[in-house]
Amino acid sequence: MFIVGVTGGIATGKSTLCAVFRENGIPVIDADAAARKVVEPGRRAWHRIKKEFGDAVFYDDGQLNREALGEIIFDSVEKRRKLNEITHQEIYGEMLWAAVRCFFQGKYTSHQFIVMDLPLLFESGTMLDFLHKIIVVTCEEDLQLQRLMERNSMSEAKAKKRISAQMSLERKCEQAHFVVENSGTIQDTREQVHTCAVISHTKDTSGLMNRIHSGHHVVSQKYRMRCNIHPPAGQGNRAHNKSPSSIHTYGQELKIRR
Ligand SMILES: CC(C)(COP(=O)(O)OP(=O)(O)OC[C@H]1O[C@@H](n2cnc3c(N)ncnc32)[C@H](O)[C@@H]1O)[C@@H](O)C(=O)NCCC(=O)NCCS
Ligand SMILES: Nc1ncnc2c1ncn2[C@@H]1O[C@H](COP(=O)(O)OP(=O)(O)OP(=O)(O)O)[C@@H](O)[C@H]1O
Repeated sequence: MFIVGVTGGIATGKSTLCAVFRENGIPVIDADAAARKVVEPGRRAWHRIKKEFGDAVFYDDGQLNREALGEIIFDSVEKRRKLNEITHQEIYGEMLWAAVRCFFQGKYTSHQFIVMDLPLLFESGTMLDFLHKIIVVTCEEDLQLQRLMERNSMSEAKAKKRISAQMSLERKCEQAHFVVENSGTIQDTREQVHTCAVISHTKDTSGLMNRIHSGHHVVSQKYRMRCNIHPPAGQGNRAHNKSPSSIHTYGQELKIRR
């Protein structure tokens, strides 16, 4: 079994993409869900948040007031760093246990891999060593802002703050094995997932392994024109140790330095 990481910017479409994997029977382990679990009343992170941020970020029944905590941490790099320090190890621990459970329950057997939805994969770096391949979901920046504002009923100023709390989409794309461009319809996005063979070869294990090892990529033409794709040299982890390869994009070939 191996793990494929899905990352991207806030509201670029990670959950939308992961829903496609789920529909195809591929287990998805979600960092945002794990993050909710580790702050349940009485958990270690819950106690530490109480100590660090006080009662103002909790409701009377002890549940975390996510909105109040969000206001604080997206306004201050230092507070955000503190919250990350409290929660991240717990979140990733929870996710790795979920992967172990998948393994022992044989849930991966027809696909050979599971997916992890990791919004802060590159910012945190913690999970890079566990990933076999990385998919970055991106979209046009104005669409990202608009989708975030609509989904969260959020003002433009707040949405911009959240976006700027993360690494730029461009830098994330530079470090991906696959880039899925989600500026079009959800159907366009689905097609890219199937093209990148992560799903279509799931039943044919050898095919999947070959495709994944040979590094076929999906990058939309629109995206390529906007962004210069040049993954960094090996960074000492499995996900980044890639051999020279090329990308086939809508009939064209794009050479990639690795
Ligand atoms: C601050 C909190 C309470 C706000 O909750 P809220 O319900 O408004 O947002 P939600 O949890 O659904 O997160 C939505 C998105 O915000 C972004 N985000 C969340 N936390 C952070 C962070 N610390 N830094 C940058 N972006 C973040 C991610 O893209 C995430 O997918 C919550 O995001 C949280 O507990 N964050 C710390 C844990 C964390 O880093 N989670 C991200 C996955 S590891
Ligand atoms: N191709 C698309 N067309 C139209 N709307 C979309 C598309 N993809 C995603 N959306 C919408 O944009 C919003 C953000 O998408 P989604 O929740 O999948 O992003 P995310 O990256 O998982 O967000 P987060 O970082 O907050 O977890 C949602 O309301 C979703 O329904």
